[in-house]
Amino acid sequence: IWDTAGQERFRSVTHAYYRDAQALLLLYDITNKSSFDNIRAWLTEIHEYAQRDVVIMLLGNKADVSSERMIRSEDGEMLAREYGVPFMETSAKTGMNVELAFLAIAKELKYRAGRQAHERSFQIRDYVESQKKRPSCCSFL
Ligand SMILES: Nc1nc2c(ncn2[C@@H]2O[C@H](COP(=O)(O)OP(=O)(O)OP(=O)(O)O)[C@@H](O)[C@H]2O)c(=O)[nH]1
Repeated sequence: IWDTAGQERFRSVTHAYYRDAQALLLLYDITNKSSFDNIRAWLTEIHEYAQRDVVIMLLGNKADVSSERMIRSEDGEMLAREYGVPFMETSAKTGMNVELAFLAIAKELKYRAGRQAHERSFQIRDYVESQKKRPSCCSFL
């Protein structure tokens, strides 16, 4: 697992990190609009440099900081739908959906590696939708 630098000025270096990656987690910060706006640029770039069949997941992180939220969950969902990628909000602080993000990707890659003709297909987006937790607006963490 590589954690690449998100800033624009490192962009030329990051290609080398994800060029051969099997999966990419794209994170934005729900309290920072520019991080959300940057996701489109990342998706365009990934399209150009990453493996054609790379598994992509969009994550809206810092879901625990509801008081400073700038990006609605629905906006993340809409962007994810537009690009056909699974989406959920996460919190590195509370751990919400963190394990699920990695588990869903692992399941997708495992499914692809061992796919048999008769096997029922695994749909990562359906799996994520059925398993993900949604941040509650008013609970104290
Ligand atoms: N409350 C809260 N803070 C977080 C969360 N995730 C990260 N942070 C904080 O946000 C700040 C930035 O986190 P980083 O992990 O350095 O962010 P990054 O995007 O990897 O930054 P670069 O390495 O510069 O690309 C740190 O102070 C973290 O403690 C989260 O889910 N909730």
